[in-house]
Amino acid sequence: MIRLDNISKRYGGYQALDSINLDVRDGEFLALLGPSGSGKTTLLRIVAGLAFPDQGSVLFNGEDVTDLKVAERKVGFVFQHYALFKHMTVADNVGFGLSVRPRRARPSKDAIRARAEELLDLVQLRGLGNRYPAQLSGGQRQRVALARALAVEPQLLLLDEPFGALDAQVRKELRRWLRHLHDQMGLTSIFVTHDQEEALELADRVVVMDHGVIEQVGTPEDVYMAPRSRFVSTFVGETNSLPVSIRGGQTHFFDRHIDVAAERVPDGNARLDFRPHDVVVCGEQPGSLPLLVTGVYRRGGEWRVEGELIGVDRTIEVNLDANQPAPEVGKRLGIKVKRAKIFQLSEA
Ligand SMILES: Nc1ncnc2c1ncn2[C@@H]1O[C@H](COP(=O)(O)OP(=O)(O)OP(=O)(O)O)[C@@H](O)[C@H]1O
Repeated sequence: MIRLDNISKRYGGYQALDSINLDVRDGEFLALLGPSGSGKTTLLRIVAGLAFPDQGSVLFNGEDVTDLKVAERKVGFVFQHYALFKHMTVADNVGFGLSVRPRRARPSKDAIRARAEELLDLVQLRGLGNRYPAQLSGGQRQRVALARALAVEPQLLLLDEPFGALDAQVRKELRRWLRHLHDQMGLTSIFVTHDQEEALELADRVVVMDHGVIEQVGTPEDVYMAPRSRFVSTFVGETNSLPVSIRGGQTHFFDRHIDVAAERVPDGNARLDFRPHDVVVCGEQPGSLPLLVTGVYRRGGEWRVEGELIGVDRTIEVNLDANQPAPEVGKRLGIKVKRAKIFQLSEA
């Protein structure tokens, strides 16, 4: 449905986006995920028609819309700071996009009011049309903003951290509800977030960005389980990262051999990345990492264990089954890495 073809954008000397290529499928819920300043908002604004690329084109259903302005693109958007109009009632806010249409395309006042009521129903705010934004909670306001975005029947819904300012519980509820709404209405949506949990939970596909480039595009499962770069591995999900050297398909951490196969990795320095839950505890046997426990916390059904790798100045965090007794602080454990990614740094 949407094709971004070789999009670049500079601000002064700063390359905010660098040759971005991306296809968004009809009906897809896509997350743009990356740290602050990675270019997510800039890319979303270019899709919306609120900003224009220096190079490259934006296609909607095969049609070049690169130079079309926002009003000509049939997109709805919800931004964290795109506040509601304070002096307008909730219903007038929702109907705003329809009421500013040119006279010929503008529905009657009654029809706009009826549409606003329908949308308020949809976002579960029935009966609140006569209130003013100040009389609503933060979560309710964001739902009004969403209803306002949907009023113009957009082909495409763009959301920039729409729930960023809300507390964790409300945020979680609203995002699930948003996903449901997206499916129910058959929308295509692009969602900007720097919260990886949000991206992994909501999206059909996640676009991981850093420094104006796309690092990886894939399903949540892909980017979590098969990160293509060290950046993705450390940014998406929690990761322990240790400096290792590879010799003849064997992995060495300082002078210790550890039991992680590296058959296809050339000799040289590398990083060994593994998730806190991808370990098992064993005795301090050859091939394991010797760990001195420095902290233990409960996290749902698991113990989060922090520890120092003995003999080297490195700490790691691992998850252990909380059905087992918690390891004591000061105890030594052997840690076997069950699953890891090795990223080559330099050849020997
Ligand atoms: N109008 C502008 N003028 C100058 N620089 C800008 C402008 N808009 C964005 N930038 C710069 O471009 C880079 C990308 O910004 P962008 O807002 O797209 O990042 P982001 O990934 O959305 O970050 P955040 O999560 O903090 O919103 C940043 O370094 C930012 O300072």
